[in-house]
Amino acid sequence: MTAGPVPIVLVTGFLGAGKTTVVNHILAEADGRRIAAVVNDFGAINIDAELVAGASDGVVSLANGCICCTLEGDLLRTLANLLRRDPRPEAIVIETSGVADPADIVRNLMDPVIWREAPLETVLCVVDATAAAGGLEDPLLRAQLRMADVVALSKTDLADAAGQRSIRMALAALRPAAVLVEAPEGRIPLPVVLPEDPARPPRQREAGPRRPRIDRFETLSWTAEAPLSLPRFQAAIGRLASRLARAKGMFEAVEQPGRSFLFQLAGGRATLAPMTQGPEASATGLPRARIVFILEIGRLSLEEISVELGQCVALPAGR
Ligand SMILES: Nc1nc2c(ncn2[C@@H]2O[C@H](COP(=O)(O)OP(=O)(O)OP(=O)(O)O)[C@@H](O)[C@H]2O)c(=O)[nH]1
Repeated sequence: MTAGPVPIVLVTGFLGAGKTTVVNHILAEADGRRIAAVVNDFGAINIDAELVAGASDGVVSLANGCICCTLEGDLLRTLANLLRRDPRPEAIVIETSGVADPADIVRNLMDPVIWREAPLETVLCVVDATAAAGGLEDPLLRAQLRMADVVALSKTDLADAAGQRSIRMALAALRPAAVLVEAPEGRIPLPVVLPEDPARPPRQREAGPRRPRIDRFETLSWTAEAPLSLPRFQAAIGRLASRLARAKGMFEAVEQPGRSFLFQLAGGRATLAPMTQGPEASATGLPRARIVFILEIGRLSLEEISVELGQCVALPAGR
């Protein structure tokens, strides 16, 4: 059994900022270290857990709620279970959902028993470099930045130089105490988030008083037991996109049998890519199409989404 503390890295950031991409990079760079990942998706279907690959010590999925509130007990139980493993993980990475206020999670992690065994080493906030500097006014993103020791600027490959300069200046003014690093495609330097010397005492931190929760976002999940038409799906998403904060999912396509596609809508950009890994849904018992939508409460109903996406489902032959 590994003696000594197991450092925790808490990854926060706005919806679609690039948290899963960063977590995957940390796991890929683990270089033989046993790193466990805990992945929280706000929706009923945990798409992120399917997308986190390569956690040598396993991925624990916490779905259908937020570990900053409804699932806070589940997080503490999960950590206790991970710490009972033999051998223990050498580090734990926790990916929060994009709607989480990390202050509440930090407060829970400061529980004396957890803190002694698994001190919170780094709060990493991922910020989309293509977001306008004005987007940093968002109160949820502000709350996430307020807790950050490290700010990772994602999507720098997509941002122009002037935009990057202004967002860097705005971040430095908002959170001067944080280390600011670039992380294109999640490529964050590992020593910035995980110490070389695990015996180093953890930083002192303050979670501050508990703030009232404001329910601002909701999540709607849509599934189908049949493949979808690619062009119809693209057209349907085009009609829904302006009312969505985030969407992601996997589906099989009528046009390319036997192949699954990964759909992502983040920061107003939609992408659709063939999946290179993982078994077909039919082999795992998962629905053949599973999409999660996150939106400001009341912007769309599940009925509206179902009508749009229902038109994309391939009808059985002969109908
Ligand atoms: N071009 C580019 N795309 C990126 C980068 N980082 C993330 N993405 C893309 O942005 C989208 C969202 O990335 P994720 O890593 O899933 O974001 P997230 O913060 O985990 O999303 P939620 O958990 O849903 O809030 C995906 O399509 C990623 O491939 C980057 O540095 N460059």
